[in-house]
Order: sequence, then C-alpha cells, then structure tokens
Amino acid sequence: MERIQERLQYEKSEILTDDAAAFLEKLHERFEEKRKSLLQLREELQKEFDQGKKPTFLEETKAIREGDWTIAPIPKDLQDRRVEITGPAGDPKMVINAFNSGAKVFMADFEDANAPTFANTIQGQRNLRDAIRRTLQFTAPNGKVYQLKDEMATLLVRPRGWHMVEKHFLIDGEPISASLFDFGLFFYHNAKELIKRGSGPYFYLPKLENAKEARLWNDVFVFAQEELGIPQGTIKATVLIETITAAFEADEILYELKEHSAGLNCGRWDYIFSTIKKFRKHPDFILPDRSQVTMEVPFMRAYTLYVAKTCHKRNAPAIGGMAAQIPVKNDEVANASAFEKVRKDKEREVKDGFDGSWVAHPGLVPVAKEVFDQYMPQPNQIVRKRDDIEITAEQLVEVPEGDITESGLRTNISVGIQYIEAWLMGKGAVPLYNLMEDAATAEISRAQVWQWIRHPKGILSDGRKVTFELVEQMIEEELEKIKQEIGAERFEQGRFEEATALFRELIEQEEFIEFLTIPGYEKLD
Ligand SMILES: CC(=O)SCCNC(=O)CCNC(=O)[C@H](O)C(C)(C)COP(=O)(O)OP(=O)(O)OC[C@H]1O[C@@H](n2cnc3c(N)ncnc32)[C@H](O)[C@@H]1OP(=O)(O)O
Ligand SMILES: O=CC(=O)O
Ligand SMILES: [Mg+2]
Repeated sequence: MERIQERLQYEKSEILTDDAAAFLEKLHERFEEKRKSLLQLREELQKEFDQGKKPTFLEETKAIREGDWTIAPIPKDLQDRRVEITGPAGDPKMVINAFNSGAKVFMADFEDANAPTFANTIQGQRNLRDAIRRTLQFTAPNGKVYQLKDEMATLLVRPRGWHMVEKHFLIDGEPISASLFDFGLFFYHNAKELIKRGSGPYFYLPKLENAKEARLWNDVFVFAQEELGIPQGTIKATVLIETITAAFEADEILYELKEHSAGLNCGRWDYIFSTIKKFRKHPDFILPDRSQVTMEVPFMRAYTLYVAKTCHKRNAPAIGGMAAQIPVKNDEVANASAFEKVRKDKEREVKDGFDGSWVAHPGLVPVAKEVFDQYMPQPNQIVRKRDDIEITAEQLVEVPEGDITESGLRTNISVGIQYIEAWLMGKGAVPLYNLMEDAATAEISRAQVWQWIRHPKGILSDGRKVTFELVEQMIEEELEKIKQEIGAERFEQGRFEEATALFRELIEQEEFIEFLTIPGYEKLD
C-alpha cells in the first residue's frame, strides 16, 4: 500500500496512526466502488434533467412513503436540539467557543465552512479528539486563554460529501473518498470515548442526492460499528436535505438510515444551488437575484414544510437551516436589523414545526434560544404531526418571481471571487458585507452568473442581457472595488488572481462544473 509523504509530517498529531490508516483502507476497499457508481448515477440523471425531466416522487418506493414505520429512538443528548451552532472544525478557538456557546449542539464542519487543506482537516480531527477528552485549549496571540466549560454542546461532525476525495491519502495510488476519510478518522479515534462519556458518534451527512446514497452511508456505519465492536445503531446521523432530488426522497432517506437516523435538516443554501444546477437547461427555470430567493418564496416554503412533516411522521427531529445574518460590528442599526431577521427566521421555523435550528455565530445563540423557548417549551415538538400539510411535486419545483438586477449580478461576481480567494487562503467561512458566506452560498453566486449568461431570460431589470462581455467588464470593476475596500497590500498578498481565474473557469465552461470545490481543491495546498 502506498501512503503519501504528508502523513509523516502529521505523525505527531497521532491522527494518522497505522491502525487508523488500516481502518481507512478497509473502508476504501469495501465502499469505493459503490461510491463511484453512485456518482455515475448522478451524471446519468443530470442528462435526463438536461432533456427537461423534472424530479418526481418515485413509484418504486411508494410503499415506503405510505408505510407505517418510524426511526429508532433518539438518544438522550439529541432529544433537545433547539439551537445548533456550526463552524469549521479546523479552528481551535472557534471550536472551543462553539462548544461553550450555550447551544445544545455544535456541528463541527469539515464541509461547507472548511477549506479542506490537509492542515485544516487534520487539525480539525485533533481539535475534536482533544475536545472530547476535555483537553483542548488555545492561547490567542493576545494572550487570551480559551478553555472548555463544564457544560458543552453535544457534538455532531459533518464530513465532506461523496463527490470529494482526500488527495493526501492514497491507497494503491488512488485518493480515498473525503467522506470516508473524515468519517473514518473521527469514528476510529472517538467512538468508544464518546460512548464512555455518555454520548455517541453523531454525524451530519451533507449533499446527499438520493436514498441510495443514504444506504451507502448506512452500510458504512454497519461495517464501522462491527469493526470496532460497537453496538449496531450507536451511530446517529442527521441528513441534510439540501438537494432538490433528496427532497423527493426525504422519506426514503430516513428509511434507509432508520436505525442510525437522527432526523433531517434543511440545508437551504445548497438546496437553492442544487435547483439552479439541476434545472440549468430548463427554459422555464431561472431564479431572480440571490437576495430575492428567500425562505418565503413558494418552492422554499414547500420544501421546508415537507421536511418538517416527513420527519415528524417518522418520529424524527426536523432541524431548520442557517440564516446568513451575523452580528454587525460598529453599526447598531444594521446589527439590530440582522438580529431581527434571524429572529423572524427562527420564528417561522419553530412555528412550522422544526425542533431546532442553526446559527452561524455565538452572538446569535440567545436570540434563537429565546424564540424556541417561547414557542417550544418542551425538548422538541416531534409529537406535533403536520398532517395538515400537503405538498405536491409541482410545489417543490415552482419557479419564483423576481428580478435580476445589476446589483444582484455584481454581488454574485464580487462575493463569488472574494469567497474563492478566502477559500484558497484556507478559510472556508467568511463574513462579507455583513453576511456569512461559505461554500454553499458561493456556489449559488457562481451558478447564477453561469445560468444568467446562457438563459434567454437572463435579462437585467434595466433590459440588458447578461453576457460574457458584460460579466467580464464587471469582474474588472468589482476587482478594483475589492482592492479599494481591503487595501492594496492585502490584495497583492492574497490569491485574487487565481480566484478570479477559477471564477472565470466556472462561468465560462460550457459543461457546468458540478462543485466549485472540485477544481478549487486542485489549487489547494
Ligand atoms: C450553508 C452552511 O453550510 S451554514 C454552516 C456552515 N457555515 C458556518 O459554519 C459558518 C460559521 N460562522 C463563521 O465561520 C463565522 O461566524 C464567520 C466567519 C462568518 C464570522 O467570523 P468572525 O469574523 O470571526 O466573527 P466575529 O469577529 O464577530 O467573532 C466574534 C467571536 O465569535 C467567535 N465566532 C464567530 N463565529 C463562530 C462560530 N460559528 N463558532 C464559534 N465561534 C465563533 C469568533 O471566533 C470570535 O471569538 P473571540 O471573540 O473569542 O475572538
Ligand atoms: O449546509 C447547509 C446549507 O444551507 O447548504
Ligand atoms: Mg450545505
């Protein structure tokens, strides 16, 4: 077996130990072929979407949707998930702050919020290993010491999606699946320790496109538990419903994972991205400015209500999504407005039936908690079945009204380039213009520009057609603005040239690039 040099560099981290590496190799041998065949299925289905197909509820799984079954009981420390904070796993200060934030759950992210440099990925594993053992500490350059409090949030870990590989760990010359790498290392080092401490190995599973992909995760769990001699059903996983195709198989996904399920979550940003991506060639499907695709537009309402209803029918928790607002420094009015937007977002979710929701920043934990405490005094509202809700396939794909504006196009260009630059610099989540931006939100930005250029209805509200030439002119102008905003020094020292080149590649390639993180990863360490 060939393993690669970087491993030596991290030997001291005690993460890529021989035993852990052997476990990863077993996962790879057993599941790599299936992973590849499922990715192939995605491509085949896309060809059908490109011909005009729309997703439907599957005839062959009708019995599952109509059947009377529930998921296995939820462990005690996942009963009350009213506020979940998320953040990149690789930053030790943020990890400590998140555990201490007062949120019930901390979703430690190897995915949307993490730029997957090998250093970030391995550091993330170290941070979590040490946090679980209560030994994680961090001293900031200003001397401030960060330590874990006695009362910590329950940990859920989000490995990367099935489409990514970890290029620093080769098996017979082939990179291992990033999902198996992130999951495998975390599980191997921590599953028994977590159980000993009264919790368990809990996960968030991102970017699944269908129930077959959930079944693969379930198979991985069964195998992993067997290998470590841990009782079957100990692993619990919440699946993000963040692709349009997965929404149509929400029931089936819960069913596949039912012994290991901890419900579903509405990953709204990737969900929007997924609709643009899947229907990119549909003449009737085009979205307005990103800022107009709110949670109130009919197809987003339909999706979230459908997820809430489906979860409760199966005794599963339904977890809401991420409002992009974060606290605004030095501007009280903008700050109050950001908090108000988050409050409204959480109010809608709790009233719809969600059992908890995400926040991006510790400063937002109290507001989300206050809303859930008010409307959900009990640990969760799973007993509240939403039989009153009926959602049709048509509602899930209803095209929203709205405008494409010059300002919306410019924001997509500017935010897209700035996010990619930050990501190439090793930061997977960044504040831009008072909003949290991560891989999912950046995907929307670049996908919209790609679509608006090609779609006959990609016309600005002032009548101009969005063209390559117009976008090219705006790229130059937006780069100049960015330089003014951040200063020439930061601009020169950054990776804006590469980020702009990648942004151009993403919008110029006729064949839509599935994820920006795939070509991006080639440029990352
Ligand atoms: C689409 C999706 O997948 S959403 C989920 C994935 N996205 C995320 O997880 C984004 C999470 N949020 C973040 O990464 C951050 O909030 C950012 C990057 C948006 C903003 O971070 P900052 O610029 O550091 O914010 P700010 O300066 O206000 O932070 C204040 C303090 O809160 C901490 N903090 C901010 N966000 C978080 C967080 N999510 N978790 C833990 N601590 C946090 C900072 O580390 C800082 O700590 P300090 O005072 O001890 O130094
Ligand atoms: O992962 C969450 C999302 O909104 O995307
Ligand atoms: Mg996502």
